[in-house]
Amino acid sequence: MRPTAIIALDVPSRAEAERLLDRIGPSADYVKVGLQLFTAEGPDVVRAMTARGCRVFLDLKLHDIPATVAHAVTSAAGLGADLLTIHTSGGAAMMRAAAKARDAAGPSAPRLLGVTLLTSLTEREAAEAWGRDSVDAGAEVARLARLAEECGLDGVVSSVHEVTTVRGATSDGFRVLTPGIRLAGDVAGDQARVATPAEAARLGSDYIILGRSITAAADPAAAMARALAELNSLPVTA
Ligand SMILES: O=c1ccn([C@@H]2O[C@H](COP(=O)(O)O)[C@@H](O)[C@H]2O)c(=O)[nH]1
Repeated sequence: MRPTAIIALDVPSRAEAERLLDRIGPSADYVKVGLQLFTAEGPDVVRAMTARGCRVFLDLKLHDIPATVAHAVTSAAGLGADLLTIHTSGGAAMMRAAAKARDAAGPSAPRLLGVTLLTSLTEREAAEAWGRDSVDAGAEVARLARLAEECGLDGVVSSVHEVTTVRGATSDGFRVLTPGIRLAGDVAGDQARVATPAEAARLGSDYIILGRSITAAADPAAAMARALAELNSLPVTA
């Protein structure tokens, strides 16, 4: 299966999000609403995107005590988002409480994805933050993915470089969403672990997040077409 492409609406207002989507055109039918836009516009922006016909990935990266995260999942379930993120570093009890709240919300609740190691972190920065001598991103992400699955999450967020180890550590159907996507030649910026859309497709991401490579391009529609062409250039497998 080819990855599903999601456009990151990392913009300050709903008006700018709508303008960006108008510029990209109908291929931008799955969008990410994250901290910047959600904080500026509130839950109405999610409703506006679904009313526009877009599927929504609500990237709130919830991280709090289990009861608070569970209540937030319940609230988010009423918004019509397809995907919602929580941090795996919140621990097993928090992830289990989130999964229980998702189940209680019924079949229209969003799938829950656990953020493992942010794609902006190098292994050295992770080791420093976690007080370790060293961190092996592949082993760490695989460990967190296994824990997330045991706790009832539907998938994880990782860089493309860890997709293979996540697949080896989890069951079929467990999803992997990969940010840190760059078209060849684009600057990585604050991202440490990046890959192209073609690499994401080859290594088996389920979803890719397309951010500044598209949204900051001089011609976002052309950049989106380039990304989709890379995804579609892969041979179809059974
Ligand atoms: O580990 C993570 C988790 C989430 N993100 C989000 O993805 C996009 C990436 O944007 P770019 O402009 O392509 O860098 C952004 O919305 C992040 O919040 C991530 O990058 N890494």
